[in-house]
Amino acid sequence: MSTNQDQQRMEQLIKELNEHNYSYYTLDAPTISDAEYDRLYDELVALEASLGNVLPHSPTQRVGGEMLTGFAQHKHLARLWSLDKAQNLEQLYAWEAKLKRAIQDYNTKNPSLALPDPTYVMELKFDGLTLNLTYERGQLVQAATRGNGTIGEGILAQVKTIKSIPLSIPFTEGIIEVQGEGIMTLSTLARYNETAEEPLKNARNAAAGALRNLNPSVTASRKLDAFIYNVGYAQGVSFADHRQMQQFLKDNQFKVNPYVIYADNLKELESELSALAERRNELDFLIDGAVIKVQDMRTREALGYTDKFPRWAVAFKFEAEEAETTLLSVSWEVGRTGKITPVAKVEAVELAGVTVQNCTLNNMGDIERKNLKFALGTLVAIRRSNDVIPEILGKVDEEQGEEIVFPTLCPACGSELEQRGAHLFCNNKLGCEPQMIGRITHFAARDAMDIESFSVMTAEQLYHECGVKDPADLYRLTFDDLIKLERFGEKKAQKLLDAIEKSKTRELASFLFALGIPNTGKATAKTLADHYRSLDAVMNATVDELIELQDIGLIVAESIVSFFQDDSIKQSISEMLEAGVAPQIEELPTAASEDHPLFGKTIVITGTLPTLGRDELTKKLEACGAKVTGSVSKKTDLVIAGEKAGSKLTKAQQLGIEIIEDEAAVLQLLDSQE
Ligand SMILES: NC(=O)c1ccc[n+]([C@@H]2O[C@H](COP(=O)([O-])OP(=O)(O)OC[C@H]3O[C@@H](n4cnc5c(N)ncnc54)[C@H](O)[C@@H]3O)[C@@H](O)[C@H]2O)c1
Ligand SMILES: [Zn+2]
Repeated sequence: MSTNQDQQRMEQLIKELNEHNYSYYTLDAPTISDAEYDRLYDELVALEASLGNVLPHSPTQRVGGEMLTGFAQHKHLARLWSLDKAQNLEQLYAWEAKLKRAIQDYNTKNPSLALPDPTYVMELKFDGLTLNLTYERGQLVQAATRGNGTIGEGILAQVKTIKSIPLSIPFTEGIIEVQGEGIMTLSTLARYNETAEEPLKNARNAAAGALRNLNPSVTASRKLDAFIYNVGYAQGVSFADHRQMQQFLKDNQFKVNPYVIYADNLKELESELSALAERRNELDFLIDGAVIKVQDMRTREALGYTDKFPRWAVAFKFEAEEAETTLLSVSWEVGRTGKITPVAKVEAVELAGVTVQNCTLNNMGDIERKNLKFALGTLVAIRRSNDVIPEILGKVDEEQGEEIVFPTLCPACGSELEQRGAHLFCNNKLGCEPQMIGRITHFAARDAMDIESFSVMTAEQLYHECGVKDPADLYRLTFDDLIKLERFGEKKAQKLLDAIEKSKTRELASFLFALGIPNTGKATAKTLADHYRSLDAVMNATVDELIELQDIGLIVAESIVSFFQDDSIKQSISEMLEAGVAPQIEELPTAASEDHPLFGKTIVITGTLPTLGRDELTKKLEACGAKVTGSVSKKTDLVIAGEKAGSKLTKAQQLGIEIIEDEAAVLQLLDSQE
């Protein structure tokens, strides 16, 4: 290539990579795999080196991406960095050679302060969202994303939903900032997806998206976790080496992952690295490699940082799990909401210890973008990145195959499809089998009506044999209907009937979620139930009213209103009510245990707590047998004070009443009931 072409390619790569950074860091919705990204990135690094020219807007010169508006900005007390990377042992040793040269240079210039030969520590490289936590005199006062390394997004309320992050720590001498990774475990993701409106494909994006959601209750619903691995800024404490820093983290009750390996040289780590690569799929969280760091802190300080990463650490990235196979067919599946998704069948192939036969293709746009429109019967590359289902990367060679034909009619019911964005939809809600079966299955799911032992298979059987086409039909089933079914004995039939009967008194929030209102997940259903406290009221809510509620925007509000205007929905609901379905307003459990420490206590809540809403907290306290009152008096046993607590707090202090200002402590107290 001529220099001119190189120059053009370089600019092209910068443009592309910056777009990918935006999708990945800002939107938490990458459109290419990490390995594809890394390939482009490496190409850019090589070009910049060969041209001896680095443009100022190059992604190689900066950390992270643009920040979202809506969050307060937090200036990190010490900068946060990206990591240099090695993809194989050769690159790892090349990194070490650089490191040793830098140490030598330093020692020549500072003979009296000579640095020791490097020894290493190896940790997991968690694939989640970087968190920077600020503790002031022992209290968690801020939590932020990495952002551009200097300034991040303040996400304190979101981070406080992570139960393993301490809200206060024993170290109270000064200000510290610690870094870790917010993650979603794979088992939590799987459980979440069982009933999710929109299943999440990848735990990294699920965690990042949840933490950067303006609504902390959405974050809470994802049940995130975090591993802490670094003290970035410390006042009043210092460490000689990594071991001491780790000990400090543990002493302060941070969740430190037990996988930490100390080694005198890289050779010792070689077998660890290959063992880890083998084992990575057994972990319950995503990692994309290991991080190797120099143990000695003085060496870290002396060597410092490039524009982008520390010179004393390197990420060892695992080899991609890729394979080649033949694309056999693409089928189009209809989801509960009518969305049509392409699913690719490939010739069975081993990939990272599992046999792969199905791959995702996401949507029509994805097929076009990957140049797969004419790929049937040809060889394609597939990869298991950190996603649940492997994806097709593209064709292996230029060979033309058969065309993947985009459907115009629903593959299930034959209705005309409608294109919305990159997706196709079947609008035949009441006559399209997979949609109906999907709706019934969703209705019965655990987080919805919780009809025990109900599965997709049950829904299919009932649909075909008993004419159950709508959730309301479930409430018409009789023992005689069920006993006729294959694999149904008396016991099983009765059990299902009992479970259906029991579902009649589910709480309103679960019932609303069960209905499958578009764009309305569990959290929104709960908001509706808590606010309106009756089904009728929710059904009659107007858009203007709804958008006043926390976290309900115009799209969701309109979805809700038009859902309840639909005659078939109204019909279905009225049939259910007639059959005895009576959604409950979350009542307080009648028998609170007298052993509970809060039983019989008179409590006042003042100010705002980070995640617990006042209504919610009141309910929880009352459920423990406490009485929640509005004003502080001598009869008050306890005051729970959040931010902006005013005169009530002062009064409580004057009267010497016990005060709790820490949400974690409140939660702990509530929890002591089990
Ligand atoms: N698919 C895409 O479109 C896309 C776009 C941009 C970036 N990416 C991916 O992100 C990578 C680069 O991003 P980056 O700069 O965010 O991350 P990085 O790979 O440079 O690693 C730095 C991060 O590693 C994390 N980390 C996890 N465990 C750690 C530990 N034990 N010690 C220290 N740090 C630890 C930290 O959060 C730190 O911020 C790329 O290589 C690519 O794989 C993908
Ligand atoms: Zn259809």
